[in-house]
Amino acid sequence: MSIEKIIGLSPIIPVIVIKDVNDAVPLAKALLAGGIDIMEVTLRTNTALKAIELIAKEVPDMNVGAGTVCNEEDLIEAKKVGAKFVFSPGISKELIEASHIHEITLVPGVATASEVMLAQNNDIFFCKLFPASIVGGIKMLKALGGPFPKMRFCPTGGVNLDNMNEFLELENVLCIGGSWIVPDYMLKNKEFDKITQLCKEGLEKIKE
Ligand SMILES: O=C(O)C(=O)C[C@H](O)[C@H](O)COP(=O)(O)O
Repeated sequence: MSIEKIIGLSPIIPVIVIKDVNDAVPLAKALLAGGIDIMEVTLRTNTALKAIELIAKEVPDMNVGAGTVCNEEDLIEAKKVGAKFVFSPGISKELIEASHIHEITLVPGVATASEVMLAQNNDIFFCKLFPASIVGGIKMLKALGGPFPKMRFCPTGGVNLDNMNEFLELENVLCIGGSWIVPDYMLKNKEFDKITQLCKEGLEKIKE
């Protein structure tokens, strides 16, 4: 999936940790019902790859990608099971090259000016800012806008329902990422309706 397509999807990108693989399909459907058609399933659990595979097969309207992709091997595995794109908390030459070789869109994470330079010198103009709130949040994004006017960001890490609009108002922010939209306890209790509700509330709040 191209970067243009990813950018054109939801302004909120849910960052998901799936522990029980049985939650994968109902969760993808709950997000879709709430108006969110993209999800980043982090490779933090040993069920993540299976979860991506199930979602890719059974919920075709969901654009599922892998998160926490830290090296070439992660990227290959993610692509093999049907991830349409990969997100990484960081950036490296290895990952950039792997994304070219294996033909899958990479959204790397950056936290410094040098990392933004590595991205744009490799023709990547859309990055995660991670961990957004810790590396300077709004002020950091405004500061990066000076030397890097073409770079666009998806701030993630400490971005939530209460502060997301401050981020989304910035010219260089296209969307935000966050785990808050799928709270751990809701997933544990299989409260999929509540997750749908949270998605609707989030999207509604952006419109305000
Ligand atoms: O695992 C990855 O690939 C990451 O990039 C980290 C996640 O994006 C953040 O941990 C989400 O941050 P919170 O919304 O504050 O929970």
